[in-house]
Amino acid sequence: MIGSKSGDPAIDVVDLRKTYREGWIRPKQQEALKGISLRVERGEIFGLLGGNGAGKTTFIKILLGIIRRTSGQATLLGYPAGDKRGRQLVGYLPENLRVPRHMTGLVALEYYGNLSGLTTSEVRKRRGPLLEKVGLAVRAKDPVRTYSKGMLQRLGLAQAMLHDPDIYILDEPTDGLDPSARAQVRSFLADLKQQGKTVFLNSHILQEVELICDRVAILDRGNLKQVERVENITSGRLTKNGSADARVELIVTFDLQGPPELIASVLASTVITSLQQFTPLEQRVVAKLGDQTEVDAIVDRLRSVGVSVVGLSRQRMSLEQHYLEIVAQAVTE
Ligand SMILES: Nc1ncnc2c1ncn2[C@@H]1O[C@H](COP(=O)(O)OP(=O)(O)OP(=O)(O)O)[C@@H](O)[C@H]1O
Repeated sequence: MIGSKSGDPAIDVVDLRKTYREGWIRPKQQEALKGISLRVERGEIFGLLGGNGAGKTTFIKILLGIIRRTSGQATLLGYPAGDKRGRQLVGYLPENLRVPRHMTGLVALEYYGNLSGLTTSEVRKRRGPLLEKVGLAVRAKDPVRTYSKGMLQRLGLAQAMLHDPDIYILDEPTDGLDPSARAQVRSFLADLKQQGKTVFLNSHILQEVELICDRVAILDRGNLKQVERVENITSGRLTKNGSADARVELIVTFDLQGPPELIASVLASTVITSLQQFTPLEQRVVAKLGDQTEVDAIVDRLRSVGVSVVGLSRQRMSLEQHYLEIVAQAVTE
């Protein structure tokens, strides 16, 4: 029988498809997920990235049983997606939490806590420290209608944490938060990871994802384009298509001293995977290279014609740069 065992992955999805149908007479079909397979291990902080309409919210809603999949399999902590037992182990922050506006922050937490199966007295014991943690304690007695967007988001995070779930599913967790609150959220998430919890989040703020997540998946118009460790992306140790014999991409900046025409002629005659820019005034070349042999070849050629290599540095690739490249590739495919 399917059930949650500690060895089960946090999320396991195989060939997941979702087609929305709109209208009765001539139904219009929208394929939101086109066969996604993805596994998230327990204890990971995992980011799902993708542009507007990529299918991120659809994916989350299927996992939580809010909507039905068209085909494929999806389990959450070993339970089929939507199963009540799995759902109780999830802390969910929806994209737009709709809190009844007349409630105060304190009452709203009772309401959400009761929905998660906690008694009112359990909620009352837990909510004080949580409201402190999210920085909402001073406004806890005010009605929610007087809250700013960031305060609502803080309340949303508190309700997701209330029942001490095993997995957190967070749709844009730092949306609407000011820079110090964002830093606080990053530190909560790091604490959760320390406690062995799993965090699965959606975000458009890639600088933040880069700081928070262990691995990311890139979705593009319903297709899964890549699943990779953030560290591999940012250190440039990325292997294309994940295959073992794939070339490693390095982005290298050369600071040179010599006549610009000479430098230009060397660059023109050297095999470079992709020359990103040559700034004659600064005598700086930024190139994307296949491996160290290509770096050595360029240095040798430059040195042989009397150009000095005064600086050589390997650039980190930002997650944002990488994401934009993957999405741009997908458009041309
Ligand atoms: N209820 C619905 N009926 C019909 N189509 C829908 C419905 N919900 C979503 N879609 C479509 O499915 C696709 C995926 O939408 P989804 O909301 O999952 O994207 P998303 O990645 O979360 O986008 P965003 O970043 O803009 O929130 C889009 O083309 C969207 O128009």
